[in-house]
Order: sequence, then C-alpha cells, then structure tokens
Amino acid sequence: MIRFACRLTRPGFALDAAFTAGPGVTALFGPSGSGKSTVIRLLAGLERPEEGRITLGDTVLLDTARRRTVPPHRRRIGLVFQDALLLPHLSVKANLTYGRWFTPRGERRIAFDPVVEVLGIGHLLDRRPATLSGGERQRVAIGRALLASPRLLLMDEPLASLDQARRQEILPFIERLRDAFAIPVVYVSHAVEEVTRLASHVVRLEAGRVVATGTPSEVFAAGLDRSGGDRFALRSVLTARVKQRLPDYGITLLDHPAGEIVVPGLLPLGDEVGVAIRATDVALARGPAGDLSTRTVLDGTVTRVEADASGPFATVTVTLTGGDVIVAAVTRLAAAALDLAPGVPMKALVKAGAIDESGLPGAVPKAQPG
Ligand SMILES: Nc1ncnc2c1ncn2[C@@H]1O[C@H](COP(=O)(O)OP(=O)(O)OP(=O)(O)O)[C@@H](O)[C@H]1O
Repeated sequence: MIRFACRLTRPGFALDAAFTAGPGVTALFGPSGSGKSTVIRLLAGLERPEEGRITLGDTVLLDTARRRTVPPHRRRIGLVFQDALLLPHLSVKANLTYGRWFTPRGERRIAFDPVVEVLGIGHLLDRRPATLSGGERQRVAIGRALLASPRLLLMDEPLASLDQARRQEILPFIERLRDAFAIPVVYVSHAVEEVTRLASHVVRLEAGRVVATGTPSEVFAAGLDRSGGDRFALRSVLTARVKQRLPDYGITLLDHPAGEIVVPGLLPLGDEVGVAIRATDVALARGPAGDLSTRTVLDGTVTRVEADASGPFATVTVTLTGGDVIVAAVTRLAAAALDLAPGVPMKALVKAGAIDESGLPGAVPKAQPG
C-alpha cells in the first residue's frame, strides 16, 4: 500500500494532493499540467515537497515533519518514462541486466528469464538499441526496470511517444507484467482506453488537486460533468463481465446489469472489463428500439440534461440499471423532441463498431513483435 500526501508550490502551480494506492495498477489521470508527473517525481524522490509524507508498505520514504527522506537510489522504485533511455553502446541483454547492479543481491526477487518471456524480447537480446523499434525499446526499458526488483513501478506515459499500432502491441505486455509480477504500478496516462484497460484504481488530478478516486467507472462518471465543451472528449466507462464469445462473428457478449453489451474481438470468459464509450457514439430511445443493427440497448433513467442555449448539442446523462453512468451527445432538437428531462426512463444504444478494441483486455496486437 502506498500512502501519498504532499504539498508543493511553484510559480503558477500548486500541488496539494493525497491518495492511497493498493496492489495492481493505479492510474494517475488528468489534463496536461495537472501535476501527474510531479506526483511521479515526488514518489521517486526526484523532487522535494514543502510538506509531505510518503510511505510504501511499512517503509517511510518521506516525512518532512520528521525531516526524513530516503534518497532516490535507495527507494527501490522502478521508473519507465515516455522515451526509453537505453544505453546505446550496450546490447539489449546488457541493458536489461544493468539495473540489477543497484539491487542488493538478497533482494533480487525477479529473475531474468520470466521477464524476457513476459515481455517477448528473447529474440532481441544481442541487438543494440538503435536497431529496435520504438515499441521494442519500450519493452526493454520496462524489462530493465523490472529486473531491479522494484517494490513499486512508476510508468509516466510509457506509450505516449508510440503510434496507435505500437501502443496496441505493448498494452498486452504491460497487462501480462501486471498479472505475472506482484509489483504495484502507478501509471500516468491521459488516454481513457489505456486507463480502463490496465487500472483497477484511478486517481484523477486537476490543477494539482485530487478531484476523484475510485474504479475507472466511478471516476469517469464523476469527471464527466466537469469536462464540458468538447463533445468528442466525453467518454463514459461501463464495467461488465464477459459472458459469451462468438468466434464465428469475432465478437464477445458482456453481461451488464442494464443489458447485454456487444464488443469486437474475443475476450477471456469471466473477465471483468471496463468499456470506454464516446458520448458521440451513444444514441437514445424512449421506447422499444425496434429492428436496429445496434444490439447493445441499455436500460436507465435520464439524470441530467445539459445544453448550451445557442449550441446545436445537448449532453444527456443516463444512469443505467446497476448504477453505471453513460453520457450521450445528441442534438438539442432530438432532446426536445424526446422531451428529455431528469427522471425519464431511457434506453442507451451503443454501436459495437464504435468500441475501440485496444481498450479491451486480451486484444491481439496488430503488428506481431519481431
Ligand atoms: N521544473 C519545473 N519548474 C517549474 N514549474 C514546473 C516544473 N516542472 C513542471 N512545472 C509546472 O508544474 C505544473 C505541473 O506539471 P506536471 O508535469 O506535473 O503536469 P502533468 O500533469 O504531468 O502534465 P503533462 O500531462 O503535460 O505531462 C505545470 O504547470 C508545469 O508547467
């Protein structure tokens, strides 16, 4: 368990944030400049707050009241940044083992072979970093961080410098390392799909403050009303369980209290998954939806209608059976025609084609590594 509470001021920016993070992946999520990287640097010991206390399990890493701080190299924290900083003159193998020098012999819990296996980098060991793709370099950087047997792994937008195909290539590896090595991970991202796929817990930051914490569904629902403005940026996250795979059609059916959700791809049976859905991909129906191509029809009740008096669109929040919240961007004309108002029973329709497979677990990488 990580306990973090720090206050720090800089010209034009103040951080005053507290949160706890358990096992698995905790995502730090928020707009640019909200302080995510600052929190990472504080955890790593690369920055000192005016006031703060950080503990990792029983170890006090920082306690300004007691004038205690553990220097970065003694924190046993692994770091992975946006750009993999590999040593160019060393082979992949030498880069991987480099980090182990900093770990006392008795504490080297993580062995070489399983890391190479989980990250799928066995065929790259003799290569030099310059000959690797961006995705491969990032996997090596993750491997190097893991091989130092860290007590905590910090990943600051590890996929941000990669294109969509490479991101899809690496996500399954990060998922595997999350499941294979019991190391808590704090993961910075502003990609909703990445967060829903990897994180069990989300800490949402805005202007240096924690504005919401909880599961991805809870946090995205709490953050929705604040996002305002850009209808393409509005997303809801629904949590559902994999109930049936239809290999002949290449789709999976998820069980949600409000109805069945159809998603592309074949997901592991029984898994609980978070599905991120854009507000622009949700249609609303007041009555029975009839013969539609859209098979995902979820039952709920309108809880909020927000419309800019002069703009073309309204943002409609529907609380679904079971409590998840979904947001639809519809025209103001449609909102008026359907007489949308809080309390009105409503069906939310989501096209399977609008769901991004890369945000779902078990997604097959598009480009095979190699
Ligand atoms: N070394 C520094 N000196 C002064 N101000 C800084 C420094 N580093 C960051 N800042 C400021 O602190 C604030 C928070 O920055 P931080 O990098 O933590 O944000 P972030 O949420 O990680 O953003 P992004 O998603 O863009 O990386 C910003 O206003 C930034 O300009």
